[in-house]
Amino acid sequence: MLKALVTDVDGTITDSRRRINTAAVECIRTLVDGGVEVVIASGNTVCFMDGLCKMVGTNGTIIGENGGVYRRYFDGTLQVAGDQQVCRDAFTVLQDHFSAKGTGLELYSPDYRFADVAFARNVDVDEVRQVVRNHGFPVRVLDTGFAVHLQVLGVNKGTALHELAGMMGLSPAEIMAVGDSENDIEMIRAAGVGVAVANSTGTTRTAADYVSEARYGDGFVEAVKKYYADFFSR
Ligand SMILES: O=C(O)COP(=O)(O)O
Ligand SMILES: [Mg+2]
Repeated sequence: MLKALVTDVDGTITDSRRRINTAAVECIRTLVDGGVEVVIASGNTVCFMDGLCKMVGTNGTIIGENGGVYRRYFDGTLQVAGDQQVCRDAFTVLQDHFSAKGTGLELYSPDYRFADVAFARNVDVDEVRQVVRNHGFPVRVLDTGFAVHLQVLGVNKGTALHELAGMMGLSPAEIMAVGDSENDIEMIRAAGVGVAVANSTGTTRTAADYVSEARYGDGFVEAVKKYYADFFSR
């Protein structure tokens, strides 16, 4: 029996251009109105996610910054995992590396992040990984398809899901997780039912129990409908 749903945002309840899928919003509201807690889990910032939760209609339980922050309810205490300074140090080295080649790196919402560093995908991510590795930073480079993120090793949406499940009084086995990208792999593995939408990258698909036939938000709706009875068989 499933008691909660954790969903990624970009690429999972949106289209490829980040426009929200309205059927996915309706689907989330149906779950919420039926008493299922829906957790929004993203690489995005807390303030972005607060607005999203308000307008979609969830209770504000979130995983943000790829697991770097998490919180139960809107008024819960924000938990910050990881070490943003290490990510910032790695970013400084990357900035020097790419500016020597004439390419600037564009930070995404640096003033609103507590745990990770995010920047635009205008550079080769494999090269980013190599530079980080060569300097020995304990940092993971994540390509979400929408941004590149630097996150300290051992912190991810899966670790945050374990923590939140404890706060919710649930076992991860009672949770369904849906995602599309490499930043979702750990939470898809941690959940009782892990779903990858059809547009997911290869490693994310491999981690999933179910891969939807439809892409993006339509795939999210398809997957929730497939497991609908498991949510409401209480
Ligand atoms: O912030 C990103 O880069 C992508 O966010 P997501 O985790 O909601 O897909
Ligand atoms: Mg995504």
